[in-house]
Amino acid sequence: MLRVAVPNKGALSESAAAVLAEAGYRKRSDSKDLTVLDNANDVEFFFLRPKDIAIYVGAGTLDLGITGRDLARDSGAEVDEQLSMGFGSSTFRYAAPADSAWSVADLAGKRIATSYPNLVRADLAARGLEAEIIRLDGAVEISIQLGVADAIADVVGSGRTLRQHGLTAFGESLCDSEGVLISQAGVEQNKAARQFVARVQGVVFGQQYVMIDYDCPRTLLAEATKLTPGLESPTVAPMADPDWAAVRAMVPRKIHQNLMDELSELGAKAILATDIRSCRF
Ligand SMILES: Nc1ncnc2c1ncn2[C@@H]1O[C@H](COP(=O)(O)OP(=O)(O)OP(=O)(O)O)[C@@H](O)[C@H]1O
Ligand SMILES: O=P(O)(O)OC[C@H]1O[C@H](OP(=O)(O)OP(=O)(O)O)[C@H](O)[C@@H]1O
Ligand SMILES: [Mg+2]
Repeated sequence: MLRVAVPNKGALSESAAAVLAEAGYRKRSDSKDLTVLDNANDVEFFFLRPKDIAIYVGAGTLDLGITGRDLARDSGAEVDEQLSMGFGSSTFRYAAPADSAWSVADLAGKRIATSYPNLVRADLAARGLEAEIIRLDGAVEISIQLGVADAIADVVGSGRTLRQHGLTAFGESLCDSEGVLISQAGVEQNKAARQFVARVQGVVFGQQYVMIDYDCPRTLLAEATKLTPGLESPTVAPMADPDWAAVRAMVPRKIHQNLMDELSELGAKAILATDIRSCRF
């Protein structure tokens, strides 16, 4: 039976659960459950702290796991990324009080509070800087105001938490992160694991696209299909009226409204967008 780790709480847990449910796997019925046995799919799910997931997967105790790239890197576990999950994207930045106008070199000799000590240690070492790392579990943004640190290194999503605490990020991102599906490094995936990855990928990929259908005068087909080239090539089917064709193509969700405007301007009719719940390629 395939053994898969899923975040039990925090920023990644809801999105991870939603993707797995859409992929047809059994949901947990209680948010306190630590395991779910999905006999129908021959998978056992383990609900673990996102920070610990790469450790289990890196050790080979569990076959696959969903976690954040930043957490996996900080854990030092040896894992491979099988798939980006399409949620939980963040950067990992140094930050200090907005009036300090620091650059990374100013961190030398300072106290830096963080929940990701290994990520920070590695970055400082690569820059040849020495600083004191204050390891905190969370709510790191408040540590400067409480006097235990001079700067922080933390996850930045919208940037709202930094702003709320009068902090400004500086320097490059130490890690551009997102939710990822990981496996033990260098281990070839068996059939069950490959099937799991393909199913999840089908949902994640489906969420990033929509299916566009429209009716198009044949005289405009070349121009219209340039706008909607599809992944391989758009499907063009004859209609009862020989002057018209029906076109179907996948387009990136982010730009589908713009494309629909453009198709409409061009002269296409009955332009429809539909969600793709899952796919395989
Ligand atoms: N505001 C956010 N926007 C985007 N991604 C985020 C955000 N906060 C955390 N993450 C991502 O979620 C993962 C960390 O999850 P989370 O913060 O839930 O873990 P935790 O801090 O260990 O748990 P908790 O916050 O429940 O104590 C990291 O990969 C991080 O990049
Ligand atoms: O840029 P923002 O969108 O404001 O998000 C960033 C904040 O979100 C996370 O905190 P979380 O809610 O996980 O709490 P924690 O600090 O206790 O981990 C992260 O550690 C930052 O504090
Ligand atoms: Mg957190």
